[in-house]
Amino acid sequence: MSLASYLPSSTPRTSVPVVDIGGLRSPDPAAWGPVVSAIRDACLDKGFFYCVGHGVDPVTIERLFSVSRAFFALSEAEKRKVSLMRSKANRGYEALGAQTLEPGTPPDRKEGYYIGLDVAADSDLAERFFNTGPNVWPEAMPEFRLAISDYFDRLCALASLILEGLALSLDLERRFFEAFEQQPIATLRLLHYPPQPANPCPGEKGCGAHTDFGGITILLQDDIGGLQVWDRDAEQWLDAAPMPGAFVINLGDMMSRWTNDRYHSTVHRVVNTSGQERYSAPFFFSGNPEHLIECIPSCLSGDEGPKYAAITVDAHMRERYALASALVV
Ligand SMILES: O=C(O)CCC(=O)C(=O)O
Ligand SMILES: [Fe+2]
Repeated sequence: MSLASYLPSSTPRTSVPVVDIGGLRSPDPAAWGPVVSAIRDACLDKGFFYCVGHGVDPVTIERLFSVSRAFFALSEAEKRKVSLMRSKANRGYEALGAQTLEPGTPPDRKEGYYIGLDVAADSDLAERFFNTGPNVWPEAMPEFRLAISDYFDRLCALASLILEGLALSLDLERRFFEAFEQQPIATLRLLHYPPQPANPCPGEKGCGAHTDFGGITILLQDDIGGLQVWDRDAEQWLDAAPMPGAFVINLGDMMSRWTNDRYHSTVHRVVNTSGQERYSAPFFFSGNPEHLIECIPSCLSGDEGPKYAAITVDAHMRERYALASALVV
């Protein structure tokens, strides 16, 4: 069946839907159906959904927040010892205001820490591919490395399960994304948003409006709030309020490219006006750098042609990063 025959709901959603993905773990394919159609509905609409039934236990999540808070509480001098600027693979600490995700606005009011798949610096892969190389770790915090590595592995497994749901939602074989998942470019980014000052610069945000570049994003947010998703039908921002125990899943540009824009990579941003510190951790899964992103035939109807040329993951990621940095003013 062509995906074109699945129409987006005629009543656009005014909130981010909740999808319980637990059924995908059942050996009985009958249990997959409701999950798959809920994923499809969400992806045809904004490409955003809350994910519950994900199987990542609360202790693992709390440990992640705990080491993240402890890291950002270190002195600026200590944090700069693991600066991103020293890494060829985009790993380590990014200082407050170092990124501007929305062109023409003041720098984002957040600081971050980037972790990826650990690849030896002298390996051929690190030489050839984007964002590929060794992680860096704060020396004074051995528990940081343990907690983060454990969380990273669990999220790779969760990404794989969600990709299976996505494949089924596109009328593809469940393991369609298997080759894409191998040796992935995957980035876990710890984020800390200090409260916005009483008189912020005009347009200042925690994180400027943007779409994500990669395949899928699995976002963990604390209970402070501030994430907003653009509703292109109503032309207004929707709050994606924190939901205890749920991840927020969203599709990146690679997925809209892969599906000829049937599935959406939607603009979102963070505005932290709570007066409190906010912590979050987006995990960006972008897949194997050599994998080819090529229009999925079931996403074409009639004589429709692909809108985008086939491109490797590596080339797509380089292109999106270059575009984003060229736009930064
Ligand atoms: O912190 C958040 O809730 C979202 C961050 C985000 O959208 C990003 O880093 O791409
Ligand atoms: Fe994002």
